[in-house]
Amino acid sequence: MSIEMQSLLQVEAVSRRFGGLVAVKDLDLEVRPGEIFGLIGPNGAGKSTTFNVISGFLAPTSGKVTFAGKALPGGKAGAASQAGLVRTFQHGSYVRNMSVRDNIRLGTLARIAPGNRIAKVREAADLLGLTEMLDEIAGNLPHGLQRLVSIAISIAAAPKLLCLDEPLTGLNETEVTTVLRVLNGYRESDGRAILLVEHNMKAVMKICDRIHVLHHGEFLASGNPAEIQNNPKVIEAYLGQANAS
Ligand SMILES: Nc1ncnc2c1ncn2[C@@H]1O[C@H](COP(=O)(O)OP(=O)(O)OP(=O)(O)O)[C@@H](O)[C@H]1O
Repeated sequence: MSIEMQSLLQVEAVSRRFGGLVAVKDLDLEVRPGEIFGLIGPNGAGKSTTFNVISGFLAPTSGKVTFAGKALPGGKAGAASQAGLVRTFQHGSYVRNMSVRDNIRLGTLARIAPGNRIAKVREAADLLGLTEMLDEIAGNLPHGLQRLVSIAISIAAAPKLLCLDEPLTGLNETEVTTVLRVLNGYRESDGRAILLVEHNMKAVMKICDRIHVLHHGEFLASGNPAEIQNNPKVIEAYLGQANAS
C-alpha cells in the first residue's frame, strides 16, 4: 500500500472560529481505508463543525484536509463529494415530497454513470430494506424509515468515505441493527471507510474500530472502544452523562 493510501482522510491542524468562539482548535485525525472511525464528545464539542469542514460545507480558519492523497479546497462541498467523500446531515438529508426511488436516485447523480443508476438505486434500497417503499413519498414515511432513506441516498453515491452525522437518532432497535449491519458490510468492500458522529454509545462502541473524542473543540482522547470506555478523562467529560441518558 502506498504511503498516501495508508490514510484515506487526513485532517491536519484544523481550526474553525465563529467570531470570537473557537469551535474546533488545532485538530489532527486520520481515517484509514476499511475502518469505521467514530467522532464523539458532548454537545457543543465541535463534532458537526469538524464534519462541515471535512465535507467542504465550511472552510477551515486554518489547517488542511487531505482526501485520497489530494488536498481538498476548503469550503467546496462539490469538490469533496466528487472526490468520493459523501455526508449526511443530523436532521436527515432527503427531499420530503419526492418518492423514495427519486430520492435515492439523487444520490447517484454525481458519481454513478447514467446506465448504472437504476441498479444502484435498487441495490441501496435493498441494503436498507426499502425495496417495498420505493414508490412511497419520503415525507409520508415514519421517522425511522426517513433516516434509512437518507443513508440509502448517501450509499447510492458509492462514496470512498461515508460521513454520517448522527444517523441513529430516533431509530428503533431493529432499525439500529439494520444500519449497523449495512455499515459493517459497506466498509468491508474496496477499502471504503466510514466517519461516524453519533451519541448512541452502545452502537459506537460496538461498531467503531477507532474513536476520537472532542471536548470544547479540542482533542481529548483517541483509541479503540475499550480504551475509550475506560479512559477516566472521557468518562468524566462525556461517557458519564452519555451512559446516564
Ligand atoms: N454557524 C455557527 N455560528 C456560530 N457558532 C457556531 C456555529 N456552528 C457551531 N457553532 C458553535 O460552535 C460550537 C461547536 O458546535 P458543534 O455544532 O460543532 O458541536 P457538536 O459537537 O456537533 O454538538 P452536538 O452534539 O450538539 O451536535 C458550539 O459552541 C456552537 O454553538
